[in-house]
Amino acid sequence: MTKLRVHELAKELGMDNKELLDILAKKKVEVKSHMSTLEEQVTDTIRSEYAKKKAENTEDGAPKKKTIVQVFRPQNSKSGKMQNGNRQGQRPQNGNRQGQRPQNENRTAKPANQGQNTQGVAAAKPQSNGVNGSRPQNAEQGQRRNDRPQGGRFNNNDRNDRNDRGGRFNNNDRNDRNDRGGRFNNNDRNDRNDRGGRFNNNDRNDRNDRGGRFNNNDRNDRNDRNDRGNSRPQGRQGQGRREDRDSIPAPMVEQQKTQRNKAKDKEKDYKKKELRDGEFENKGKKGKKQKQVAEAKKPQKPQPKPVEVEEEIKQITIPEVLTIQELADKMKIVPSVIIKKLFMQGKIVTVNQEIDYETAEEIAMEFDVLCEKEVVVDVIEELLKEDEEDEADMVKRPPVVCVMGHVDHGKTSLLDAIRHSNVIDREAGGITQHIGASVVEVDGEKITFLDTPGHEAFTAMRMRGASSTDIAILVVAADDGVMPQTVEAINHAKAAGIEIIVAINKIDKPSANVERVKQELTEYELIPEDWGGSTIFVPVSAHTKEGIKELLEMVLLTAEVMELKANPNRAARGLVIEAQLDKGKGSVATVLVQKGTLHVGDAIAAGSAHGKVRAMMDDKGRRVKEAGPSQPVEILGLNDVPNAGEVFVGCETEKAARNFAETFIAQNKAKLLEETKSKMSLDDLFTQIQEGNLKELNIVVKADVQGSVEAMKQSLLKLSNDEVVIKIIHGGVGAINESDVTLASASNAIIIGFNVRPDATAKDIAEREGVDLRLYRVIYSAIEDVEAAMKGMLDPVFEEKVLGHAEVRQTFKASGVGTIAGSYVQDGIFERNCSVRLTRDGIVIFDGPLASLKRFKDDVKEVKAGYECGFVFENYNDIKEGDLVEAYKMVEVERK
Ligand SMILES: Nc1nc2c(ncn2[C@@H]2O[C@H](COP(=O)(O)OP(=O)(O)OP(=O)(O)O)[C@@H](O)[C@H]2O)c(=O)[nH]1
Repeated sequence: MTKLRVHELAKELGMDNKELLDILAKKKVEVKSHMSTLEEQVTDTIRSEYAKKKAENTEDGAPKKKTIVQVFRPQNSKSGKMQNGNRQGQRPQNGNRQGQRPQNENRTAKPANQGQNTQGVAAAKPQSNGVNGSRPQNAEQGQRRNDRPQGGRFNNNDRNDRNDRGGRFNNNDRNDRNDRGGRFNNNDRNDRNDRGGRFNNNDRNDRNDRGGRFNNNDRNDRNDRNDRGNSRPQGRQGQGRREDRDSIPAPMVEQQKTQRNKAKDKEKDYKKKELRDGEFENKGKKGKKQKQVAEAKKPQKPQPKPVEVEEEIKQITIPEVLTIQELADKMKIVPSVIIKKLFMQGKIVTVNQEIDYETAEEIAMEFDVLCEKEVVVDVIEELLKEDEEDEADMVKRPPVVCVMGHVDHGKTSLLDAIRHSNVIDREAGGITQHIGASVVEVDGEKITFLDTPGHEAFTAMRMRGASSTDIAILVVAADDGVMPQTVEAINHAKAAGIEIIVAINKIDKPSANVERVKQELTEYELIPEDWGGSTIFVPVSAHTKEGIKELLEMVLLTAEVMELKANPNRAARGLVIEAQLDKGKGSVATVLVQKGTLHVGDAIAAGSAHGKVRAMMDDKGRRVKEAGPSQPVEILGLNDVPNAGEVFVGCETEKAARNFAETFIAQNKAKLLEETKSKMSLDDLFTQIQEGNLKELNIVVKADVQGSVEAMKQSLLKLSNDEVVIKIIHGGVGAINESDVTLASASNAIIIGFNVRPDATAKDIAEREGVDLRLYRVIYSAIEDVEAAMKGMLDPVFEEKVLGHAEVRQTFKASGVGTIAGSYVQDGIFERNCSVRLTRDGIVIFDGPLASLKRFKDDVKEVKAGYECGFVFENYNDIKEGDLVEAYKMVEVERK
């Protein structure tokens, strides 16, 4: 055993160095300072004496306080060196604060005797406490404890209570240490725990023991020590609780502190535990451990974060179209990772490349991220949303009817016959081009007719959301039967859920075959009633007016069955049927009121246009003050030309109308951007690449009325094929102006004007910029021209054109040139850059370019039939006399 120093012994005995120095002085033991070493004999004597004194002291309890307070602080500092911050902090407290500690470190420890740990701790603590500063406390109880045999205690650890321990401590002197030694030898883990306790509190005296212990413990002890940290308190608590509570005021300070820090401590302890478990597994070396623990504390907080974040990005919400950068941002990764991944898959993308949802989803899946499509709220749809109306407010309204059918089957004539008016004469080219509406009265009941133009293009016109018509009259010429546009009309009507009434027209014609038409229509599920079906068929003649009345009656009957109703007493709402810009009147819009009543002076909004109804005219051109459900009226007062098919809504104030229009404009802009974006999608790009050189024909359409713009757009878009895609980059009403031309110029587009002319500036710019500007009065011509233009754009079709034939008569070899075939041109002509086909016995042995064509020594442009010449074939020298040479070239031929 090593000799103890004064301060070590003082500590062990729980007294001041000075106190011990005094004692030593009294005993005439010469020591210079608290660092002086003491003979074992002296230490033993003092120990035994002090123990006795302590025992006596505990009776009056007075010295305790002082001792404890003094002892604790040095302990703290010491333990601080040996342990990690937290533990240090706690340990010392433990000594005093037993009561609280347990809470922090180990709740299970509260009961005095708790399983093994407690036992172990009990066994160990006492020592440590005995040796260390806790002693005083123990000493307090010591009397009781003292009675108990230590050995017994150790052997029967479980039951030993704190008193025992305390006793032990009190009695402990060196033997104690010996005991400990023995204990340690016998104890395994628990001992280590105990040791830990000791270490924390120990001063040098313990080092002997510790030495042994350390040797044994080595690295493993680290963990144990940590455990010790936990277990010790248990023991201590047990030990100290009563003692402290009873007698020591000082710990109260600590207690308060502890309470304040309770939460923190708890947290720290848990963290520490976690860390320790993880860390110590990997760490073996003593020196590093403390650092590691300390370091581990820092990263501990951020540690759980990344885990959470990962979970968060497991699902992302992305829009329909986004860039690689945006996707990467959403996925919280750097875009280069995505780019790399796609590159590995053979796809070359850039950060700003836009991809569609599906592609983005595929990419995200590769990174184990789930995608969800962003729900795009259609603000306009939301604005236009309406609640169900009360049935009680509804009154009967006239049916809205449209006339559909194949070209020239007599739609206009029929409508004309119905209206008793002659519309047909007013139309350029004899084709219905405008959408209008009219109201006819039959037996006191009204029917509203929408003029649906017969041309295919017009059938594609769509209304926003709501269907404009209730009943469709399908006109089929009795002499012509079902034609492509008849089928298209049927499909349109069916898709819109419109009732179909078939009007078999031209029955006055001798070639009329009503039954054939009926028969043909059965294929499209239009079965006449007399054949057991449910479709009304009315044979009519627009010319003779035969069947017109029946047709109208059938319309009314169908309408009655449909129970068409609307509430006239509410703000008006309906559809824009047609709109145009009039020089004198400004924006003129034909609207169909569907619900409510529209009055002059009402504020309305229709798409991008808004305003106050200045004046209203009915279908006969009469001024009206109001228009109820199913009534078409022409209105003046809008600030802009709305699109045909747009919903118009009556607003309470002009401001509300303006807001509506502004919202519409804003959304449309966004939509346009989105559309433009999506066209540049990755998906598209790949398709384009796959398809080869995909070409786009950009077109700007300007027309006199919105309906024609729409018609033109639809017709032109249909011309798109695999090789050329038609893109209507702009469509509008009015004269072709400067901005149309600049737009066309910038996007390499052609301008098609329908019933409009360019203004002077536009004309100049178009000429200067070389913009192709075409003006038409008939839609057909425009479409024909575009078709032709498209043919010009299409890749030319090449055909082989045989130029002539020659026979090889002789061959020559020329160095640096190869074999020259001296030939005779039998027919046609041989041109310098033509291709040749060399045949021998009917088998083609060479097919390729003619490298050189010579007459004697000179290169010539061509050699005609009847002349001799020399051929050199490119990279081919196996030429024999008698071989036949065919000259040909590929020429571009016009597409059919
Ligand atoms: N004999 C006879 N001819 C008719 C009848 N109805 C129309 N036609 C003729 O058929 C041709 C086409 O009539 P339209 O009314 O212009 O036909 P549409 O379907 O409106 O034609 P688009 O406007 O071009 O779609 C005209 O020459 C009419 O005179 C009819 O009942 N009997």
